[in-house]
Amino acid sequence: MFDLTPEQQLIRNSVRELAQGVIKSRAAEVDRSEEYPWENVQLLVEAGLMGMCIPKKHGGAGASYLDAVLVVEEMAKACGVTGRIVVEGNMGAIGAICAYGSKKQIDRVAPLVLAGDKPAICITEPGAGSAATSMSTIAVKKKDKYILNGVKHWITGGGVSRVHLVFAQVVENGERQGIGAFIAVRGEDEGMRIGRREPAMGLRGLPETEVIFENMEISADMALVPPQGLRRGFGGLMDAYNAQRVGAGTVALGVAAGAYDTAKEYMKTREQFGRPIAEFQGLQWMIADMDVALESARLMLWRAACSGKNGFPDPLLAAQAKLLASETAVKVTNDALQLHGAAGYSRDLPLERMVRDARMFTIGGGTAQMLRNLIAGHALDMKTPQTRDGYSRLAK
Ligand SMILES: CC(C)(COP(=O)(O)OP(=O)(O)OC[C@H]1O[C@@H](n2cnc3c(N)ncnc32)[C@H](O)[C@@H]1OP(=O)(O)O)[C@@H](O)C(=O)NCCC(=O)NCCSC(=O)CCS(=O)O
Ligand SMILES: Cc1cc2nc3c(=O)[nH]c(=O)nc-3n(C[C@H](O)[C@H](O)[C@H](O)COP(=O)(O)OP(=O)(O)OC[C@H]3O[C@@H](n4cnc5c(N)ncnc54)[C@H](O)[C@@H]3O)c2cc1C
Repeated sequence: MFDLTPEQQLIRNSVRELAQGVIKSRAAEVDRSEEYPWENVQLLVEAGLMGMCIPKKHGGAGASYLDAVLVVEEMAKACGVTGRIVVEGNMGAIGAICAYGSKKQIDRVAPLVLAGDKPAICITEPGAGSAATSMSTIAVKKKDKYILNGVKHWITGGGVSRVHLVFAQVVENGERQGIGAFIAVRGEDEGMRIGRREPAMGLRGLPETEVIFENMEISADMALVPPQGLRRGFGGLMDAYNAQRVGAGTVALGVAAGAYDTAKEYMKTREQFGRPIAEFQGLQWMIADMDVALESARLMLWRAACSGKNGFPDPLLAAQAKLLASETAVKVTNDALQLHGAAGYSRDLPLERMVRDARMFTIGGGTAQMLRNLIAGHALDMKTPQTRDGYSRLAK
């Protein structure tokens, strides 16, 4: 079903070499120090992997999401943090800006990303996580500016990212228009403050922080409105976000595939009862199940990456793929640790890090439950409103 082109095989092989070399050698230290891996970012820039999906006319390589997914998996096998940087350097915010943005917007953002900036996407708020459309961050239009106020949290890259795509309720002439997004650059736009850093379980080289907007003035020409207009602004922005769902699922896959590879090697060398533990059938069957689960997740992610219209993955296929990949990653990393016995539980080996790194993907980017809600809606061919009065409103 998926024959990679010779170019794609080349991308995969060259990225594998980089990832299995210096990137892998730094992964434990990135986790231990909890510092953003700027040296890795420099290598990504030199290899043309930041902004590879930016169209050629804007300085990128015009690569497809499948190309990016191949890169993300290889990076995440070695270092989940670096895998996530490739995702945000190509999908999510930058994808939305390249698709819906004006020349002025793209010209402002693309050079930053190509030079190594990982944009931050600012959707979640303390009171609006899964219920993202209930966000209270507000952008009030005043002449040729919007004034933004609100608090976002769990923003990946808070304090290291320069480009921010901030989702907000738009108010014009005193009336709510819908949800739009605003391009803000840390260091250029005043009124943005980085708040508390979360003491996160995994992927510790990436800061997850609050980002606070206090009367931040954004020029009206930095408002990003999908072609459907503000009334359908959120849906249009989510269309673009589906690419990042595929990317996040691929990081989960990569982390799990890295744990799986590590476990296979270990089983051949670790001996108990006078023979390599790889000879025990119970463990062989674990390996077989891990193998099938990873391959299934990979196929669904590749299919989702190639799907869709308007250049973005299909929402259903993206949700299905991320759900499968994230839950597979939780199980496979745990099983890989189990196959190492106590050695897997030690911080000397990468297994415990991989278990921690895989854990976020059933939460970030839409929880497994919210993805199931979306999938169920498609399966049943009906709306699945989540508010208490949702179905009675539909009935009216
Ligand atoms: C969508 C939800 C926020 C639920 O909200 P609502 O019940 O209020 O909204 P809906 O009526 O379901 O949807 C509103 C509107 O948006 C369209 N929509 C929804 N999901 C998608 C999608 N995936 N792709 C395209 N369009 C979508 C929907 O059709 C409606 O359109 P119309 O207005 O009717 O035309 C909730 O289900 C949800 O998704 N919550 C999760 C929020 C989320 O994913 N947050 C991610 C934050 S960023 C992050 O976590 C980064 C981590 S990472 O690893 O990268
Ligand atoms: C590591 C990490 C990185 C992140 N990066 C970003 C980022 O860069 N930008 C950003 O905007 N956000 C980011 N997030 C936030 C992420 O998108 C949210 O955590 C996620 O959308 C869930 O919101 P919540 O944490 O508030 O959980 P809640 O919405 O409070 O959910 C709590 C529990 O209730 C369940 N639940 C809620 N509603 C329903 C329902 N209707 N049906 C069934 N179950 C339901 C959830 O599935 C979950 O199990 C990140 C999160 C993590 C962990």
